[in-house]
Amino acid sequence: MQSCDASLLLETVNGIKSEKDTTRSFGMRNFKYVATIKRALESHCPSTVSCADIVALSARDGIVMLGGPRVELKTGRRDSKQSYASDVESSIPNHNDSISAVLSRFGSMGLDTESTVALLGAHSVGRVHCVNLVGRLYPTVDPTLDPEYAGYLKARCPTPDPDPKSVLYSRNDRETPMILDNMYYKNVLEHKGLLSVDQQLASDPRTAPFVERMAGDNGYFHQQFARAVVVLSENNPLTGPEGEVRKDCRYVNSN
Ligand code: HEM
Ligand SMILES: [Ca+2]
Repeated sequence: MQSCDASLLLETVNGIKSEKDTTRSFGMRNFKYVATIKRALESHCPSTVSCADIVALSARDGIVMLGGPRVELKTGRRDSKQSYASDVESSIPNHNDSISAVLSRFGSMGLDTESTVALLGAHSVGRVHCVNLVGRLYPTVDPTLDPEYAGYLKARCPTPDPDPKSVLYSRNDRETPMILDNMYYKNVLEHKGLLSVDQQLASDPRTAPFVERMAGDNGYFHQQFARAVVVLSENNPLTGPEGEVRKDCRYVNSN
């Protein structure tokens, strides 16, 4: 599968739907910052830094800004000349996927179980929109969810069928929502995991031992997270003469 090639950033053109415009890419936002970075790069050093490297290095810097580890990443990724909308559904894990499906998808990218557990720790920051949550709240509350926490989530998401475009959401981690720390693992052990995949991580015998160790040791979590991000960032990129360096991350070059 193609990856790390900035195909996600392309717009729908001539009626050919892009990845970004699929329903599964819902929640992806703030592409305007990529455009700002690209404009600055093109004005100083044209056609040199790919959009794929911008995404990878932005992730690296975002991790540091959120209090996570410093990860050294390679550069030299090139940009795809097309978007692969149909791959999104088949390749990107869904909120209600089984943990087995998730482990096998990450496994196919060279990410072992420990790395996969560490990457999901990214759910220690950010938000989940109600549309991805209500399945665990209505018509009945998922019994694996802490009842008091379920009450809080129902207050955040009061209807079983929220408008998918509405801004109703819950924080992934109520205590340290803007810090990339091991709070996620403490939450899932207390049955306060938001997505069903989060909760399964704490109970599955393959993943639970790592969850417990990460919950108890933020340094170990950061070390495993850093190791996993390197693998993820090098998954099947375009290199050398492949692809191109886009001038505008939203469109393939015209020549
Ligand atoms: C098992 C695999 C995963 C599933 C099923 C999954 C699913 C989701 C879902 C459904 C949301 C909420 C989107 C919304 O409602 O707006 C979300 C948010 C998020 N995910 Fe994941 N995710 C997975 C793995 C990852 C990984 C590997 C990372 C990064 C290393 C990650 C980072 C994030 C972040 C940072 C947010 C918050 C985004 C925001 O605030 O808008 N997730 N995830
Ligand atoms: Ca946190």
